[in-house]
Amino acid sequence: MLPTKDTGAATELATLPVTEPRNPGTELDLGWVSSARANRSAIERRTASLPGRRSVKKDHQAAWLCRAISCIDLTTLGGDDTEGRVRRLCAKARQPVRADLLQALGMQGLTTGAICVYHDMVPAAVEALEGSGIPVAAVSTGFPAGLSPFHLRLAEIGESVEAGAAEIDIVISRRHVLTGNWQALYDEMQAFRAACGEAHVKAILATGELGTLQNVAKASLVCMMAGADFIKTSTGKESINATLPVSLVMIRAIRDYHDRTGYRVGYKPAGGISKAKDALVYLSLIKEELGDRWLRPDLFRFGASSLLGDIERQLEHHVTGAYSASWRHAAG
Ligand SMILES: O=C[C@H](O)COP(=O)(O)O
Repeated sequence: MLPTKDTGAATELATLPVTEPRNPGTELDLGWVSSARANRSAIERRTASLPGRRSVKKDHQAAWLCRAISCIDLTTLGGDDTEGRVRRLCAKARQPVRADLLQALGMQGLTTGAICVYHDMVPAAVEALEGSGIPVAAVSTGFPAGLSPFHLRLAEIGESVEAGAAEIDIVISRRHVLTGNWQALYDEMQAFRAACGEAHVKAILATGELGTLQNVAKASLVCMMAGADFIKTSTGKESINATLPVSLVMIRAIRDYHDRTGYRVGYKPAGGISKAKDALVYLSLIKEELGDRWLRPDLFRFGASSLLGDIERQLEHHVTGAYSASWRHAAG
């Protein structure tokens, strides 16, 4: 559970320097992969208890909601995206909450963790965010299905990096997981990581298409062994996107990887997270399973297109006592 008193952890902003060494990956350890287990009933029991528990209130809740904002990859991934829409979203990333509310909360300078767009929108986003320090993430490698020719998937990464994307969200080939071809998954992920160069790489597992939680655990490990900086649940386009059981499995794989290698890999639940109260549940899960170090934008992100709007409504209510209509928070 999140602390009901704000110990300062929640209000500290995302401006701290990132000192975490990048995960260089390891050899593919098939013994480790085959030993990965996921007990669905135990996992579901654990996660079912989370939303009902007493949540943080008032000032502490506002502080944790601001923390959640600092960890949002504010996303637009529509076929109808335009540069104008991306510029509006970037303005929202720079100032995610009304200035008077931020001032009342003592949170001036708060920004989202990143902006996440398709490749074609990267130049507009980079330009709109210039000087802000907010990174642009590009979805890549034939997102969302990941079924374009392999050389084109690698070229796509290179072009997005060239255009200024500092983070690349790749999609894995689900068939490698479904057929248990861990070597192929490892090789693919390693090639994607190499193509990213200095840009950080998030591996989207598309967990809703992997069949079992055990497959999710194994795919998480293989992607980390191949050098993923983050593992991410979903594209937002699968019929099942981020869930708490899948999150628990991935978070525990991250913990296991850290215990064995000393490297911290980030976690990004994405798709369908649109309510402030759900964001708080995710933050508590991270805190309980991985600890405070992971509650910073260099190790935790929400992939979300509409979560910010609900958080802003809650913060407005906290400061003014009144709720605004949701249409007033259309961007994000
Ligand atoms: O990676 C981010 C997701 O595509 C966003 O999904 P969402 O629109 O359900 O929030």
